[in-house]
Amino acid sequence: MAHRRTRLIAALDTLNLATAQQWASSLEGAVDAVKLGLEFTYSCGLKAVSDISQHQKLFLDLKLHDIPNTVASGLKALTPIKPLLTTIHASGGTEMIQRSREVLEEAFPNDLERPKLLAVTVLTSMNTQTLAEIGVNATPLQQVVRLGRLAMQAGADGLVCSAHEIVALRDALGDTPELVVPGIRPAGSQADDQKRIMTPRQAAEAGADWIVVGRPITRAENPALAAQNIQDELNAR
Ligand SMILES: O=C(O)c1cc(=O)[nH]c(=O)n1[C@@H]1O[C@H](COP(=O)(O)O)[C@@H](O)[C@H]1O
Repeated sequence: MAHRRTRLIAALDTLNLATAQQWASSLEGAVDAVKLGLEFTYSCGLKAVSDISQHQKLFLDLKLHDIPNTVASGLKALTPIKPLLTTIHASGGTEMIQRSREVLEEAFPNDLERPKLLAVTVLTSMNTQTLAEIGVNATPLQQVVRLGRLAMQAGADGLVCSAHEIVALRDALGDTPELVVPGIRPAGSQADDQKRIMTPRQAAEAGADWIVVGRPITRAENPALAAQNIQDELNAR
């Protein structure tokens, strides 16, 4: 496995504007990007998202999943925020992903400025049982590789997956997909609602481009120190 630098994204999951601003400023320099998702965006609005992105690289994680026209239009509305990374659900299918890519290409003629389109494969809170509940009779590994292949063929730049699937995705799809990996838990921290977890170091060794860490950082007494400890773990390998 080629040695790649694995970068750290802190998920700033809160409904509270002041809390997110405080985390964002205290984490400047300690993380490579911040992620704002459904709870912050619905609660505080896109202007607040945009303000935080003035100071930090932004992963705007809204996991769009709807008919192709609605997802493409929704993404178009988000383009003024110019995130570095943004998410749709791979299970929306080929046309939804193709239309998403097209809309981003139209909005960003300079490809270097175009937000990278990430397709979420199987949520890290799911396992074989919860996939069966929704009628998917496959293991998470099988389903991630299946959706990952579909999404990359349709025009995604990368995939969101758990660390357990990185090696299989690299075998199937090579180095091209940008692999963004949540479900990360430093040794000794609680899993919460995550089911497919690994430590920062294990995810880095498997070949993650980015790891996404929320509560192990934001719940810490000193979030910047928690982030720095994770960076040290990533750099120590
Ligand atoms: O797209 C994501 O970022 C994502 C996908 C996934 O499969 N699992 C997952 O946990 N996430 C996000 O990653 C973050 C993980 O947070 P913690 O479990 O607190 O580390 C949350 O903001 C989730 O929304």
